[in-house]
Amino acid sequence: MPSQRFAPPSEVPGLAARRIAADIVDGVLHKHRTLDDQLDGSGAHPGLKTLADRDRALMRRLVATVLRRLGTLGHVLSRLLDKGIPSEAPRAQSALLIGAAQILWMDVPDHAAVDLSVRLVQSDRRAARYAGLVNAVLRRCAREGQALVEEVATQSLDLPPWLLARWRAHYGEATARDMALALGHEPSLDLTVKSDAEQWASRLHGETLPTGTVRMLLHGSVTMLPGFAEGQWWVQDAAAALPARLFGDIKGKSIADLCAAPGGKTAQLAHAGAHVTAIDRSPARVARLRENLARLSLQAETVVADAAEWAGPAEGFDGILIDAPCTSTGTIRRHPDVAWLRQESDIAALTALQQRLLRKSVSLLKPGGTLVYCTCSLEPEEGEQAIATLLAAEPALRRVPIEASEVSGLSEIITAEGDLRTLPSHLPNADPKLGGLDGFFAARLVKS
Ligand SMILES: C[S@@+](CC[C@H](N)C(=O)[O-])C[C@H]1O[C@@H](n2cnc3c(N)ncnc32)[C@H](O)[C@@H]1O
Repeated sequence: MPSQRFAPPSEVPGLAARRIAADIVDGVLHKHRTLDDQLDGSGAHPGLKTLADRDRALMRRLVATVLRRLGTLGHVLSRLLDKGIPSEAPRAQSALLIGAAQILWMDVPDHAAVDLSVRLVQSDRRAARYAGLVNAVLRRCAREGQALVEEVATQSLDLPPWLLARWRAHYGEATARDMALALGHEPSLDLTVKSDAEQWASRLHGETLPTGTVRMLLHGSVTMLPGFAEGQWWVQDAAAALPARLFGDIKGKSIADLCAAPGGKTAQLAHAGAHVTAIDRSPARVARLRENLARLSLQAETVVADAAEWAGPAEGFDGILIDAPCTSTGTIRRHPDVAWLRQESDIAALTALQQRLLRKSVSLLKPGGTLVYCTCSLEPEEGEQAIATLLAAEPALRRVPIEASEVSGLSEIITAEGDLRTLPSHLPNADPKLGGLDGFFAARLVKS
């Protein structure tokens, strides 16, 4: 048996998880690839299949922690490196980021974090010569890093400046800071249960939120949790569960879900007894939606189409839900890559698509029918302003304000106009991992 000292790097426990995490961080920062793309489907990292469940969960946490704290990590490392992060050796950069993230925020012994990052650079041709530097910087990070983090704790460095500037302008300085702070924490796992939330909360060691969502901390794999295989619940952020409820009683009504996949809201509508037509333009995502509905034993008609061009049935629908494609800046807690991949210029293209979908929905709606429009964006152009533009152009539509009583009395999530606006800083909890909501906007309109 070769001794541990001479073992090839791939045999060191935990190294494969760090290498894959480093590849995925590089993929986001240098190749502009999303986490979803690198973690699932045909573009997924080939090494993922070789990882045990535990290592896969660790790898995901590593990547998420680096991306969630990227600005702060940049500050800490720049203070510890005389000449900045070596730019010609991306692996040295990702090894430093991953090592420092473990030392500062994860439950990994410092010596293991340093050792594994050194091994990462040693096994990379261009980065190997930085092994000594990585070792020295990470050891210093273990001694001095925490104080460097505290130095910038209130500066919201973990958001790109353009996004922070927009949030300050729209929500005000104090709220923007609270939102940025909330994004620094790993989010809870939120489940929408078919029934008996209290019983599921107790079985899953979670809690029931005022809105009925079951909230818990995830340790391990979602698919191994009780109730998954039996189709008793689905994963859905507590804020994402609110828009579909704004239709009220929909038993027996026809509802078109125009941007439906992977089907969280379709499942809610079908479970509430509506006849749902679920449309999405992505065949792969519609396949996922069908799988999800099959697991949940729920039915919906599915259509692969561009909803803005879709003719629909002549009789129209009682209700239309548009969960429109958007910048997704409200989901940065769960998808921290969004903060670094999105650009301000994306907003204009998305608002144009949102208007096309909104205008189309008017012709698909029966007179008296209800339109619920929502986005998981915190940008007013994709929420409040999209509805103002629509109402100015479509006299047949009027807003039906949402009452706090419809959202379990949470008046802080209702705007003066009667729309729903949730923020990452809403629903605070003494344990920040159990607090917060995705940022969502929703408005309810009726056609005369
Ligand atoms: C925010 S996601 C929907 C999430 C979904 N409603 C849920 O609750 O699980 C937006 C979806 O819109 C789809 N999409 C984007 N443009 C579309 C279009 N023109 N027509 C139909 N679907 C579209 C995307 O493929 C994506 O699945």
